[in-house]
Amino acid sequence: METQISAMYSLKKDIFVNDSKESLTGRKYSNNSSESTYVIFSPYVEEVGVLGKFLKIFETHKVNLLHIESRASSKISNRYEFVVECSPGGDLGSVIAEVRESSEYFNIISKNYVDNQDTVPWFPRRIRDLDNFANQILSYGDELDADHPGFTDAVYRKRRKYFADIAYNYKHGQPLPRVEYTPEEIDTWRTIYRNLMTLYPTHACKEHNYVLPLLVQNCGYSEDNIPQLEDVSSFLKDCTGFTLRPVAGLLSSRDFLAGLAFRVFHSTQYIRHPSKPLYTPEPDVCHELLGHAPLFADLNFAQFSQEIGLASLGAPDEHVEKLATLYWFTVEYGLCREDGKSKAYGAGLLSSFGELKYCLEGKSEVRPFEPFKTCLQKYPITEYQPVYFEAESFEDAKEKMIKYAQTIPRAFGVRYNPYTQSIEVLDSKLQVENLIRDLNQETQRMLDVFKKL
Ligand SMILES: C[C@H](O)[C@H](O)[C@H]1CNc2nc(N)[nH]c(=O)c2N1
Ligand SMILES: N[C@@H](Cc1ccccc1)C(=O)O
Ligand SMILES: [Fe+2]
Repeated sequence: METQISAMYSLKKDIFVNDSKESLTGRKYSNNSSESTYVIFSPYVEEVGVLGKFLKIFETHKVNLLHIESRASSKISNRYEFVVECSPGGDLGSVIAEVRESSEYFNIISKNYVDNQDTVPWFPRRIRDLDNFANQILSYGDELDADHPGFTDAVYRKRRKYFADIAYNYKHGQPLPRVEYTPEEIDTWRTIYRNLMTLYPTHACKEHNYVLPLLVQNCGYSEDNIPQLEDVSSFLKDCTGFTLRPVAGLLSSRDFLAGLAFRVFHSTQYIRHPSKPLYTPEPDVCHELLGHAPLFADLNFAQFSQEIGLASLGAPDEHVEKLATLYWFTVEYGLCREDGKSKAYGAGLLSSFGELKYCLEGKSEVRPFEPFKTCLQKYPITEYQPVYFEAESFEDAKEKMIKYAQTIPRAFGVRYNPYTQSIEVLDSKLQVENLIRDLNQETQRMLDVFKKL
């Protein structure tokens, strides 16, 4: 047994746990902006034409500019700040030194942060920045590995390409393209749907069982219909603000987790190969819609997921890897305690008839969910899990996760602002003061409401 497990761990497909530098730069669909450096600064003196003077510095040192943006400073009142996106090349070091000297504050953000110790890794700030991920996928839709069940099936591969292209061209704000599934695809869905429905009452957690009938009523879930991502996305938006985005292939852990910070879930739209309906080694539409979707409608679970996402933004690589591991043992493969029994809430379990049965049969090891320990556990991607982690409740898992996240070293705090759908980087007193004032007002309003109830 032991040798078998270690063999599983060395599987080449540990693409999921792999956030290596190579995958960030060596990928096929990368574009130039992923190598950009962003310089953010607020000049000491704000006279007319000050931006021009600063831009001169870039020109002198032969640094090419891709994009310039001016905005209100959130750190100092009545001040502006500038964001300058620079392409690689030129003497950026000298630019940085000079700009820093005449700026009240100054930050460098780089996607190519690996050899840049004191820069913050780039992360999406606005929800539309997620459009950048489309050209940073680790494998495109029709590039199947040799051991994939659809590897030798030309028709299946062509179909995968069709789905990959939809996702590749998708932009934030567009409706999610509707797809007409073939009778064969619907057959695969039916097999999975029927089988899983027999297991859910006894094997799935109560939150999952609570939401599923709502999806039947509102989103066209049935054994004869593969629901459309657009319908599921609008339903989730009404419940918890979560939305779906189509994705063409696997994203790096860093990118995938960043989506969760915006309550955005990257979802595949193709269906698994018909030869192996009850377990597949990669996410597919059954996994997303039967496994993930129901739980994103749950408030505590949605918050828990977003918490992992927020913690990952700008975190060092080794910490992103640990967060990916925590995501794996909760959102994908988590068990929870319910009236003295174990139930499944992980989506990888709830979409695999084979593993859902297996995980509660007592043949595998179950340990309590303790983020500081769980984050170190190695895991196979393409086989049943040898060990599962059990939480006492979503609430409890969330509390533990927040405590864990606080230990990740990062010079700033982050917060998602749902009004502007953007991430606020909190590193000044003014920002926090404004937030506390908002909170104060909100507390007052809630107290007033409370008295009326
Ligand atoms: C965060 C963690 O690494 C997780 O396994 C991610 C990786 N990248 C992914 N990319 C896509 N498209 N879908 C997924 O479910 C995941 N899972
Ligand atoms: N094994 C899952 C799919 C999956 C693969 C890998 C990661 C997560 C989910 C299923 O059969 O439905
Ligand atoms: Fe998943």
